[in-house]
Amino acid sequence: MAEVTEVDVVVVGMGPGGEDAAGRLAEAGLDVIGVEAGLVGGECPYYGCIPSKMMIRAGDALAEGRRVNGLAGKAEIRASWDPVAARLRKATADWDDKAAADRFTGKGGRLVRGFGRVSGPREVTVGERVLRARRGLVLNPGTEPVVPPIEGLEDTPFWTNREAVKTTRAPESLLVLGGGAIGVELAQAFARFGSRVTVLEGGERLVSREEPEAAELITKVFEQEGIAVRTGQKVERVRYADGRFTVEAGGNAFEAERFLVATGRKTDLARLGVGKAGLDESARAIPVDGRMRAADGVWAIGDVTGKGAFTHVSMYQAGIAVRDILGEDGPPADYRALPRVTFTDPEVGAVGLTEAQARDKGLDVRTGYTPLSSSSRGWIHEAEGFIKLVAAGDELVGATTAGPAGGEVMSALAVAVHGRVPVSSLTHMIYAYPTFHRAIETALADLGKG
Ligand SMILES: Cc1cc2nc3c(=O)[nH]c(=O)nc-3n(C[C@H](O)[C@H](O)[C@H](O)COP(=O)(O)OP(=O)(O)OC[C@H]3O[C@@H](n4cnc5c(N)ncnc54)[C@H](O)[C@@H]3O)c2cc1C
Ligand SMILES: NC(=O)c1ccc[n+]([C@@H]2O[C@H](COP(=O)([O-])OP(=O)(O)OC[C@H]3O[C@@H](n4cnc5c(N)ncnc54)[C@H](O)[C@@H]3O)[C@@H](O)[C@H]2O)c1
Repeated sequence: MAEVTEVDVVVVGMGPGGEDAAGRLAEAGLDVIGVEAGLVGGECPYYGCIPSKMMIRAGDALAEGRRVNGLAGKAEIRASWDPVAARLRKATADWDDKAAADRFTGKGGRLVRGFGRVSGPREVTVGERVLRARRGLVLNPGTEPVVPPIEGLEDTPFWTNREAVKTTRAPESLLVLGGGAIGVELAQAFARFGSRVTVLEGGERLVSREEPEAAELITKVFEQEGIAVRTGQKVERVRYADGRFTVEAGGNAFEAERFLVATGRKTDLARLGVGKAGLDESARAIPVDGRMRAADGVWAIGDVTGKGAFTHVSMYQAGIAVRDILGEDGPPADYRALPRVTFTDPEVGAVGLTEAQARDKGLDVRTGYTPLSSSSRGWIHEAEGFIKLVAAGDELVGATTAGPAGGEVMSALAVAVHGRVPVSSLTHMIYAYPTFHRAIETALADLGKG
């Protein structure tokens, strides 16, 4: 006989959003079970944001050190991956989630380890255990790396982000398949530690979700740093022999010690069993309304909702779902000012719509653009980058800020998009001199010409 446990809420998947929602609901006095098949905290702290940004921080320190030459004297930099690997091991507690699990149970929640399958409208089964939720289920299963069906690939020891962040040394050479956020961030981080890196992108450009100017900039900087970028690549075959990968694409053969596959993410809704809750198991995402409701007594949050695979989206949605479950008021989800940052150097911050997305929506679009080099701070820093604004009427609907601390510069424009600050008002603001964000004023002047 299966063991049946009744609670208020069952949270399936304890990624950033799930962990946050489960903890907050437990703190509010609800009887909550969190179900986790892997590590409490999900991809972000163990295999995603945090480890990758620690690698990038270390690589950036090397690059900044090398900039001493020509700016401030002579620096000889000897890169070593050892401190990076040690810091990563420490940050992840050697990929152990005890602290996160204790944090959750300390809030009054109960943790059930194992893979949860939805087995009824408000029911989840984990192994032999049936969990019934009076108020409902919160689904936060996240995503897994996509592994494209390329001949030979499955039989090789290729990396996804999960193996890449666990490496104890930077490989001598690295092929990166996919020039999206993961591909470009990790490509540059490893290259700065001396790996000879080639990025193979299937599409026409890198970071295709962002403005084409961002792709041009990253490609140019990568080539300056010795990272080869090959776009329009269709990989036909992968082989691994004598410690080396050979990747065949369009008549060329690329060779390297390591092969990182970073070609997007997927979620398996059939395995999760969402059909039992009345949801489409063949879909790529779980559609949700503004309160994160997917069906009666079912909320979904995080990557699985398809609203942006970012930790801040997962956490934002968790807050909304928690409010709805607790019967509290609050505004519905609004992704108009969705911010994102690609942590390359130069860093690419972006908010809202790209120019192409705004045009696709039929908006009457104007754009403003300025290279960072024409600003005083950009010139002082010899910085690569730009600011691009996308406006419709007297409202900014999107912006991209590429350059040193591009993600931080973006925050000013995120406030403008979120708060619908009129362009005419932004134009008459005082921008501190000489800052990177002062280039916003120049981009606004360019917008005014359009
Ligand atoms: C290399 C990399 C770098 C990234 N960098 C950034 C960044 O800088 N900034 C940013 O905002 N985002 C970044 N992301 C994205 C970010 O990691 C995700 O958006 C974030 O983790 C939110 O995902 P989630 O809440 O949907 O769940 P996830 O983090 O994917 O967690 C889902 C959890 O659910 C568990 N699970 C799944 N199914 C079940 C089941 N049926 N039963 C029990 N448990 C289950 C999984 O084991 C997992 O622990 C990065 C991702 C990667 C891979
Ligand atoms: N800084 C950040 O916030 C950050 C960093 C990393 C990841 N993430 C999140 O994680 C998600 C997943 O990242 P990702 O980089 O894996 O996915 P992605 O969808 O951003 O990029 C995947 C890239 O791989 C290419 N591709 C797909 N199949 C291919 C093939 N067979 N051959 C060659 N190229 C192929 C695509 O054209 C695309 O450019 C991102 O979309 C983002 O939401 C965020």
